[in-house]
Amino acid sequence: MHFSFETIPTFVWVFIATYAIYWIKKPRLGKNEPPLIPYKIPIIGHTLDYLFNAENFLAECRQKYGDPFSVYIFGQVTTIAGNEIAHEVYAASDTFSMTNATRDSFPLYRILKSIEKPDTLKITVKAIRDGITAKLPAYTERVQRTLMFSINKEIGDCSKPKVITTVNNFSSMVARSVADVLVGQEISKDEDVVKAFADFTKDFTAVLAIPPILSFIHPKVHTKIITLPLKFGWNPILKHLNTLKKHLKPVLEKRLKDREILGDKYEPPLDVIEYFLNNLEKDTKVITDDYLNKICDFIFILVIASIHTTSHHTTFALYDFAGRPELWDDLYEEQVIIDKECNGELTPHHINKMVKLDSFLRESLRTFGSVAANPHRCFESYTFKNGMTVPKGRIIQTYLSDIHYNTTAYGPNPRSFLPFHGLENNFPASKTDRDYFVFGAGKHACPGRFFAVNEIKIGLHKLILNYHIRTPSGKTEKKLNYGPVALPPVAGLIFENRKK
Ligand code: HEM
Repeated sequence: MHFSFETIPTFVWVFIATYAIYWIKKPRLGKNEPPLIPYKIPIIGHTLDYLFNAENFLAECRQKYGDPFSVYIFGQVTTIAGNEIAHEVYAASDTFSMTNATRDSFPLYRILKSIEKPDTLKITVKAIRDGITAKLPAYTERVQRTLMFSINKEIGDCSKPKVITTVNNFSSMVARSVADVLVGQEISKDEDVVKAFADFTKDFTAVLAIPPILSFIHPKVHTKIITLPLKFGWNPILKHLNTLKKHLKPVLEKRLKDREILGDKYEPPLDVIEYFLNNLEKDTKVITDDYLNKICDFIFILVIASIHTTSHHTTFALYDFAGRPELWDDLYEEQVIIDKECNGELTPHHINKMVKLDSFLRESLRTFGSVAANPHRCFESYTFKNGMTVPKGRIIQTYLSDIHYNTTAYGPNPRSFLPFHGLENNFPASKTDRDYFVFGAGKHACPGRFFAVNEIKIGLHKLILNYHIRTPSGKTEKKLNYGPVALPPVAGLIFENRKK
């Protein structure tokens, strides 16, 4: 390497800058805080352990320091709350917020402006409760039909074994039935709309592909940098927003017109856009650009909350099924009995009868493999029942492995797959409890979980009835990891028609 005296000032400046960051970011703990795990490398702290060895690293910390404890990652002290403490975080919903904690790492507000408004979350949750969950029975037939359409289109005839790649996690399959419920039957058949829904989350996360290195300085610096391309016109999401707007506008206009002409004879279609027409600026007579933008924002908030999550867990569940031949007969027999009873037309009553499938799904959700997730930010200093205090601004990560693999709830081998644990203990897949945090807990527990579980069960029922499904290795496939977060395997699944 060439060295000259001119390079000395550069070294000096780099040294001063590094020391300044070190000094500014040096953790300063208050009284009674959870113990901070000692670390060797300044600034970097535990980041590398957290990214590349989260499972073992957090398990060691938990064993030595109890629950909760704090680690130093990406320039911030982060508290890890496990089996004993996490439920307190979720119960104190006025003090801890997940929406706020994900704002910097997932800056959706830069694209969907409505997110910034204070009542957006309330409106969204109400739309799910009143517009989807309360009407779930009425959607059953449509969800079933759209899923069958997708299965025939995307998997189709497998008279010879066919490898189906799962890199997209069956997202268009899920997107088609979600689109039917959200934007109605007129436009959900359009493949451009299905594609916009299926790809929205993936394309948005492409904006976030840069690792949060700059969070070492401050999380907001990272957010500014990752959203910089949007400022210069690179917005991979815009095309999806435009697709939806183009298709949605004439449908909304026609509905307003029909209402006016038909009055009491107007038969409201069953979907979430009709819910919004009735509840967002109810007396609107014209679909202005502002109004259209607002409805599209809400629809994409629902898309981002529902499709990626549901399709990921459908994929996890299929791998769990395919890699465990010992479960095949039991689960298949249940589906055959139900199918005969309903003559291929599932009703909510028949979905309730899928008790083994529900229990299997719950187990798949419990063991999906993320070590830590669902960060919450503390709005004001908070003291847990054990006397430990976390300061305002602190991020608390939910230590899912500690909760989902606790021996008190799940016995001496909590990591083994217990397909009928839910059935034996009367814990349906959509029921939250203190040993099962896949849908969160408390006031903000996922309002879409009933819809998601229904959709996954209908999809699994149809797939198990129609195909033998196995993994290429004949065993369970290894899941992928992105830091402490688990992603479905990518080995592919082998489908073969069942003989009828
Ligand atoms: C398997 C699929 C799904 C999983 C694993 C999942 C998981 C979660 C989790 C962990 C939370 C945070 C809960 C908390 O803070 O306590 C959440 C919140 C939320 N989910 Fe889901 N979700 C799924 C499907 C859906 C669907 C289908 C929808 C919409 C139809 C949806 C809409 C929401 C909304 C709006 C929130 C925010 C609730 C609030 O903060 O009050 N989710 N979800």
